[in-house]
Amino acid sequence: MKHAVQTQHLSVQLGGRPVLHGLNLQIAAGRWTCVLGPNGAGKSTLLKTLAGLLPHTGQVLWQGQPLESIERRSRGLQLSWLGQSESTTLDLRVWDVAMLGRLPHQGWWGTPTLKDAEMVEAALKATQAWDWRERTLGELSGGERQRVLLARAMAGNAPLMLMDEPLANLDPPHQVDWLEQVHCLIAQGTTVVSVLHEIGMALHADEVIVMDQGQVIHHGACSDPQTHTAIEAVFNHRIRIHALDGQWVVLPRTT
Ligand SMILES: Nc1ncnc2c1ncn2[C@@H]1O[C@H](COP(=O)(O)OP(=O)(O)OP(=O)(O)O)[C@@H](O)[C@H]1O
Repeated sequence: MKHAVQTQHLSVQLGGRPVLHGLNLQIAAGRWTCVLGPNGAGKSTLLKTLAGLLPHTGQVLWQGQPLESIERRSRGLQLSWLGQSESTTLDLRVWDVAMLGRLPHQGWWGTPTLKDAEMVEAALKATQAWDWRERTLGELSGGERQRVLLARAMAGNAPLMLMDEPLANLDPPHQVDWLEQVHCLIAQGTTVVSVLHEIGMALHADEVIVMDQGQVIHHGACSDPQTHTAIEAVFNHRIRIHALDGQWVVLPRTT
């Protein structure tokens, strides 16, 4: 199996505290992997480190190549990024925000090409944000903004897409749209890695990485009973995973 991303003995410290502890991961190419775990488990830190955004020890490899040996522009072409609670300038027009996703495709002084405009239009239409293209981000609700940021990531059309809590603020129909968009990306050969708190949605992925306290507790298929056991355990058995209509649903376990 080809690996889009690998880590070897990956450790990260933040504010002088160890946050990730020697992770060895292999993330399959062309598949959707979800990272799950409780608050503070290190999920966002892992995703940022995979994106090359945090100093670390050990190695991150993209398609077998050490990240530090890949030059910045090439990284931009290979990676689409959707971060958590991004502080994008609220004065920017929706169209211009989505066009930022095309920056790595343009030279330093290059103006957007017809192809850039086509990709931005397709992405804004896919996330149903097209009608707001002349409005500023500040004039949108939290969920609407999230759809614009998703469009920006999709416009980049990179083979690796990392998304941190992409469903934040999205209403149920738009969460389902997102699920369908991820399936389309996978069908096109994109590798998707997402951090999700919506466990039922995460169990639609191909693989799940379960984290706790900066460690990988389990990495396995979504349908594997051991994966479900690991998820229930890291959430202190306060939830149960059940099969329903060919999907997995998560129910609270009240005392
Ligand atoms: N800038 C920072 N300085 C020091 N510690 C930090 C910093 N950012 C995060 N941490 C700590 O690192 C740990 C992992 O944080 P991280 O954001 O990766 O967790 P997470 O699993 O994504 O959590 P959540 O589900 O709450 O988003 C937490 O204990 C957090 O307090």
